[in-house]
Formats: sequence, structure tokens, C-alpha cells
Amino acid sequence: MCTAATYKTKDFYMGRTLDYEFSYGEQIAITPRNYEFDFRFAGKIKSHYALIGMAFVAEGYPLYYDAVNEKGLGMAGLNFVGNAAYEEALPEDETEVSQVAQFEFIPWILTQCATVAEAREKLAAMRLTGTAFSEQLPTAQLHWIIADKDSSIVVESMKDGLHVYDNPVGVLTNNPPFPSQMFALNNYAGVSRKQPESTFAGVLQLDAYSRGMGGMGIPGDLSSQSRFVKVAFTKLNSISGEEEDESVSQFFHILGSVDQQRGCCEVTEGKYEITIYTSCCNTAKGIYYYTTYDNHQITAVDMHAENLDSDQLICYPLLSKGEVRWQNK
Ligand SMILES: C[C@H](CCC(=O)NCCS(=O)(=O)O)[C@H]1CC[C@H]2[C@@H]3CC[C@@H]4C[C@H](O)CC[C@]4(C)[C@H]3C[C@H](O)[C@]12C
Repeated sequence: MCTAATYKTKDFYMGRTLDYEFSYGEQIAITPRNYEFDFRFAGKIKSHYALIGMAFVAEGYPLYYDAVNEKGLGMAGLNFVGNAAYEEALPEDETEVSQVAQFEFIPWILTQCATVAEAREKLAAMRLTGTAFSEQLPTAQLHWIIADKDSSIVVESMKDGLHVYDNPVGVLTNNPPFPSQMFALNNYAGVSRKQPESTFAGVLQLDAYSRGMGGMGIPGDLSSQSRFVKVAFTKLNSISGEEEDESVSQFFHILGSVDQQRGCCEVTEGKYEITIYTSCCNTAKGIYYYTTYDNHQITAVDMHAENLDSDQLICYPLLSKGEVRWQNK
């Protein structure tokens, strides 16, 4: 399972957790403006917006899980197993719209679009194909959140076509499809950050017997639907200062509300999903912050500290070993 969220203070932040039972060996990858993308069907793009994000680099190609571009548009792919369905690639002369392989979707949008509005235009004239990157890396069943500082959308390619939904909460998890996730929030209309009031039944006076009962009724399990509700509540009620350190700290607390601890979620015999990494990107400044399961110290990579006019990928391996800061020795 994975969870993605957006957060706005003075700047706009976007990030995700990646929950899985193993890691592909992903890295922070910066794609500078002149790295040439040779898309499977859509031709070459030689010069484009620069990107920073988390990617598995295969044969020199950044297979992005999540990224933002230098214009402040961000995107993340999350598992959508059982519901994602992609198109068969058609010969070029049989289609008028762009064909984009699912593994190219993030670079295809982020190299060319500065805003969600521009992304929508691309989405209106494209088909997402199930083309695999390689035999070793078969097609991933994903859906995506795309966001800028003003709005957020979800893209789901399903049997009945490509869906683009407004995402008023700026949150995405996995299954079921996004409209069902949103609908489920209706079941929590009565939840509040305040102490509960006794409204259960007129004849029964119930007592708020402890402090700190805000959010009473929010689910706490690790299912996708529950994480959606939990993180939506946390994000939408979040209060933090406007400054960078305060905003980033708060962002990690928002996603921390759906952190997965090893042992709580068995996916196959003896294999447990954990939160491998959590990211938070300042989309205005192009800074990618992250923590890993064993490294809670926030680490950051700034795209603008690199030569963004280069044509070579720039990669930083994840610092995944945590350190204890001793105070008395
Ligand atoms: C496993 C992850 C989802 C985590 C998640 O949601 N776990 C909950 C499972 S569940 O919800 O409980 O079922 C997803 C998220 C992004 C994916 C990569 C996207 C690029 C590339 C696309 C290629 O086509 C195949 C290889 C490729 C590197 C992909 C590998 C893998 O698929 C990644 C890491």
C-alpha cells in the first residue's frame, strides 16, 4: 500500500509513502533539461522541464515512482492492482492521440506541463498503453495523483477507459477506485477535531471521559480505504507554521499517520509490508526531502544545486541507515 498527499502553507508540498515488502533499489533521480527522452510511441523530447523524484534507474532510464518538475507540477504512481487496465498499443496511423506507455507517464506529463490544467489537455488526447519496460520489469498496475499548488486530480486507466477525477482532498491511496474512496468519507461526516458531544441517543448521556478525543471514530487499520480516511482527516485538520522547517515537519507527521510498521501487515507467508520511504517535495523550490524505515532523520536533495542544463541523469542513493544522536557520551 502507498499513500500520497499534498499540503499547502507558504509553498506547496507533495509526497508519498511507499509501502512494500521489498525495495527495487530506488534512488533520488534528477533529470536535467537536456536529458533526451525517447518515448516508445510519442517520439523524442530533447529539451524539457527538469525533474526530481524517486526512481528506479534501469538502463540509464529513470522509472519514476513520484516526481515534481521545476514548474511546481508533481505526480505520484500508486498501486491499483486488479483495477488498472491499459490499452493495447495501436500502429501509429490508426490513432490520432498520443500513446504513452504506463512507465513513461510521469516523465511524459512532467517534462511538458507546468500546471494541472496543462496536464488535463494532454490527458484529453492520450492513451495509456500496457507496454512493459522490459521482460524483467513487467507492467505495473498503477493509478496517479497529479497536483500543483491550486488543484489536484487523479488518473485511473480502467477497462472502461481513462478517468480523470478532481481530487478536492489532495490524497490518494490504493484500492478501491478513487470515487469510492471519496464516497466513503461520507461515513465520517460526524468526526471532529473537537471533544465528542453526546449525540448517540437522547436518553443516554455519554461522557467525554478523557482529554484528546479529537478524531474519534477515524479508522486505524492499514487497509487502503482506512488510510485514505485517516490521512484525509489528518491533512485537512493540519495546522502548522508557514516556514519551510515547520511545513516539512508537519508534512512528515501527516504521512506518519499511516506509517506501516513491520509485522502488522503480512502480504505473503512471512513477508511484511513496511513504509520503505516517505517523501515530501517542496514543489516551488524543487527540494526532495525523505526518510526511510530505519532513517528518521529527514534528508534532502535540492535540484537547483545541480546543473539543470546538463543531459545526464544525476542520482543520489537513499541514505537508509539511521543514527542515534547521543547527548551524554
Ligand atoms: C510497488 C510500488 C507500489 C507500492 C504499493 O502501492 N504497494 C502496495 C501494494 S497493495 O496496494 O497492497 O497492492 C510501485 C509504485 C511505482 C512502481 C514503479 C513505477 C515505475 C516502473 C514501472 C514499470 O512498469 C515496472 C517497474 C517500475 C519501477 C514500478 C515498480 C513498482 O510497481 C512500483 C515501485
